[in-house]
Amino acid sequence: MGSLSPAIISNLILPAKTVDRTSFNGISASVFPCAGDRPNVIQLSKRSSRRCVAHAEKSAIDFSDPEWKSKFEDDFEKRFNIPHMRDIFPDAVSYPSTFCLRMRTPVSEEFAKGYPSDEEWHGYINKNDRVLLKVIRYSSPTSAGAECIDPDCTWVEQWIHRAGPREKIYFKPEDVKAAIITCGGLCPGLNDVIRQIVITLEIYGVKKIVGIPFGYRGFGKELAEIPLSRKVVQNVHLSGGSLLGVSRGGPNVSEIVDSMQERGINMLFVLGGNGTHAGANAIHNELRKRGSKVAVVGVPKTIDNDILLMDKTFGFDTAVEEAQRAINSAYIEAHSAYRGVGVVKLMGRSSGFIAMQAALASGQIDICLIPEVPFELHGPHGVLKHLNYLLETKGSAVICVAEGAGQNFLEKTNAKDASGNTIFGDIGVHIQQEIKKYFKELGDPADVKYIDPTYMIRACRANASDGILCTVLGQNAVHGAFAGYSGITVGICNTHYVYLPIPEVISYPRTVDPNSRMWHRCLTSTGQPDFI
Ligand SMILES: Nc1ncnc2c1ncn2[C@@H]1O[C@H](COP(=O)(O)OP(=O)(O)O)[C@@H](O)[C@H]1O
Ligand SMILES: O=P(O)(O)OC[C@H]1O[C@](O)(COP(=O)(O)O)[C@@H](O)[C@@H]1O
Ligand SMILES: [Mg+2]
Repeated sequence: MGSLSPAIISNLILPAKTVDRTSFNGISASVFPCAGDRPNVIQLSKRSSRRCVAHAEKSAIDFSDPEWKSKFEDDFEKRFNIPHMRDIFPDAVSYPSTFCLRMRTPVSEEFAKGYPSDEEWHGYINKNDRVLLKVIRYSSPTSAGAECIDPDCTWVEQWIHRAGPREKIYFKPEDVKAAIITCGGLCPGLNDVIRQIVITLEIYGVKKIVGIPFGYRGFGKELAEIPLSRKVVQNVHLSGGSLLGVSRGGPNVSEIVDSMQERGINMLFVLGGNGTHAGANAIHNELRKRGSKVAVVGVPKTIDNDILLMDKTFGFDTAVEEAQRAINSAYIEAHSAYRGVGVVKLMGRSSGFIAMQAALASGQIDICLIPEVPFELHGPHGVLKHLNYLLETKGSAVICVAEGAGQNFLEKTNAKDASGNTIFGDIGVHIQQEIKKYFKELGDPADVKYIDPTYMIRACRANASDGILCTVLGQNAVHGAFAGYSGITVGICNTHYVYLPIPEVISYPRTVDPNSRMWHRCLTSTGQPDFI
């Protein structure tokens, strides 16, 4: 069997042989994209019985082959192999790790007497250690949220690489010039990750550490590097933002790599989301093409939580926590007004994770609207009709809407930001206006208050759980680079820390699966019906 495409493996799903674009189990399908970590899927919509099933590339896996499962597992192993320096430099020399927690004296002193090491210390990860990607064994493809490979939902093992320090390293610390860069929008925890990368590099013995200012733009000629050390970063995590600054857009990959080579950078730590990681992978490939022994390691930063395969990305927990303040204010405003309606818009360009989790956490949301679940505002099943019911029965209501939801109601401008992301219209303002209009026309106006806390949330410092996540991710990024890996990113998967090849986590944005238990829990909590 040839190599399976990323679209099929790891995520997909259900009876390829029995599913077509128009029906599944007799339920007619309306074709719009849906579902968690699943591309090419069909959403089967039936009031109160919403299902998502896959429209996989049906011909790619031959389930009549008795060997399909082992072939699948082998193929998965290959896809999730993490690129190593030895792949292109078979003669690359390794050294005993300078990272050893039994050393009492700082290892950043000169290495004239050789590298300190302690063979008795069992703190290293073996390169063959693996973490299981999927941990639920579904007994039926109809189980809620089931992610199946074949029609019988057979148990298939999908193993990924465990992160952490290796016994052998592929860089001499005194030869390393490490650079850190933060790209895209702000996200709580950036400073925590920067800080931990610097601290861990110093523990290995690296002395040349710099920050590249304002994202990839900093590789342009006019911006100077920022020297970093433990002293510089010691307290940076006490405030939000990024010590280095962020930006969108910037030079092309070839110019970035030219600049890295001019500066002598041989380790690059890239903090950013999908776009940033696409850039990091392109930089990694370009460096390989040029035969450069450089490690490029990503740390996923996305407040929207839209990176594939990970339990969560840093900053997300903090965002959900901070969103509570906005929701609570909206609730109090709505509750204290005569026929009061609170509307809160939360981040999430293509993924409703923040809105969903914030709704769940607050217990104050009556209607949660996310990009993954289509809705109507008007009509017999529309949001406004339900809102009317809520005002009649409860006297007030609170709506939480993700920024990417309901874009079909807004005029498209085709405007893009410097990174090429579509600039969205403001769905919060639109909903506010439509509610006002609707109730005015009904002859019983509603008192609508709209809150958009986006930039207040993004600028926060990380909370405790994100602080821990950032710390571990930062450490693992450094361990990965020293171990000789490149073109990888770090993450948390089923509570364990892992390394993943970049292309696997950015092939499309991770979204909320409308058939997942979590979305069902959210619906249970809000009590909202389908709005179609
Ligand atoms: N496909 C791509 N290839 C190379 N660089 C990219 C790509 N997409 C975005 N970038 C660059 O990555 C940086 C961050 O991208 P952006 O989409 O703004 O944020 P995020 O990384 O959070 O998705 C920008 O400097 C942008 O120019
Ligand atoms: O106003 P900006 O800086 O362009 O950012 C807006 C975007 O930033 C985000 O918070 C996420 O940005 P990133 O993709 O860079 O992480 C989105 O939710 C939002 O659309
Ligand atoms: Mg992006």
